Amino acid sequence: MEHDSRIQSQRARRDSLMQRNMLLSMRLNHNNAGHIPSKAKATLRTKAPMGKTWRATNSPQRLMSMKNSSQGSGWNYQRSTDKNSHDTENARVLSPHRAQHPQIRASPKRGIRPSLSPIKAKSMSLDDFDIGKKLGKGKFGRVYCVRHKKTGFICALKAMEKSEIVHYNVQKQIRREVEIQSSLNHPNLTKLYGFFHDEKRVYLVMEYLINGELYKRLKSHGPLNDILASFYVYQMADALDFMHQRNIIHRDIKPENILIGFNNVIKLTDFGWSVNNPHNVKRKTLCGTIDYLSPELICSREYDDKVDIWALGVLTYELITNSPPFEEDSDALTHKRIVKGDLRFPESVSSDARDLILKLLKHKPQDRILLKDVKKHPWILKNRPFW
Ligand SMILES: Nc1ncnc2c1ncn2[C@@H]1O[C@H](COP(=O)(O)OP(=O)(O)OP(=O)(O)O)[C@@H](O)[C@H]1O
Repeated sequence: MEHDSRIQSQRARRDSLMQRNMLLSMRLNHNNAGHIPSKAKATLRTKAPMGKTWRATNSPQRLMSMKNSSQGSGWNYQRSTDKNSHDTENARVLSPHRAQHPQIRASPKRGIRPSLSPIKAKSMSLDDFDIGKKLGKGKFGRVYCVRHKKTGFICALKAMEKSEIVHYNVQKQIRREVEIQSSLNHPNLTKLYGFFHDEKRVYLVMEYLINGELYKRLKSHGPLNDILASFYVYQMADALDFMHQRNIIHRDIKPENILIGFNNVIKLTDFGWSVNNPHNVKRKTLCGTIDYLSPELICSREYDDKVDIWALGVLTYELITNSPPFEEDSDALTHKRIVKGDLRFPESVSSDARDLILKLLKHKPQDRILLKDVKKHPWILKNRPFW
């Protein structure tokens, strides 16, 4: 219990910047701090939000037009025609069977191409699932392990309260999460099979990852040895390479957003801050998590997909030492160390791991190692036979 609450308070420090800004902007705009969840309040008390305030432009009605977002785009969803389904107004969900039929559905050249052709697209409602144990709680709802009654397929169901989504003005993020996550098919990216909604909630039907969050594993078991860490880094490099080739930047890599499945297969999740950048324009939105921010993000310079490569460097360091490299008591000190490139290694870090981290954490984005070269780095190649 005590262990869990310690993890929770450590996590709060690492909330994504836009989550913090979102909460602050809500407080300023609505003068309504009473509605801020206690965990978020703690974050606001201890941490001054930085950078631009995130402003949501979506109206509450827009949330429900999320269901129309794919219309005319070639997305192969079906509208629910089940008149007996009382709790589902509208459902368009990809069949979980798609998991067994991997298809690459995004164009490397032109970003997301939402010409999805699921093997079996079908309407769904909550009635289609047996609800199992609660897997966790997020900002806007809960995640359950569920079983699709008809097929026996086990998946994770994220149930988000519509009132919370509207209250926090995060329609845009949820919509982006749905669009990007369902368009990507890679063994190290958590699959989103589809979504539906009823009067009160929006439900995301996702691939179930049996061993939960990498962050919790690190906090309960301590740092990873080089064999396991290199396996994880390889998988993340491959997933990011896949996303970047499709012009998608994740922008919030951290152990909290990585889930562990069978045989130490890990999957990146939480695409709420991802962006599809088909014309490779430089981005300016400040987002990410304090410890994982690159110098160009901190200095509010334009940036590109190299911010994910920096974050992979921070992740590699955290996996083998159990702390991010620039962690300090205050955000200002952390920022200072990031910008100065003040990187220190404990004795325990092997020279090969050190070499890779130094190549990932290059100050200038263009000097950072390419993801394809990460996969061939000596640290990876030496450990690979033991995976
Ligand atoms: N696909 C999944 N398979 C297994 N467990 C999951 C899955 N998705 C989420 N979980 C568990 O549920 C918890 C809550 O997930 P959720 O994504 O709602 O919260 P979160 O990570 O705080 O994200 P957000 O910041 O978007 O609310 C996670 O910490 C994880 O343990």
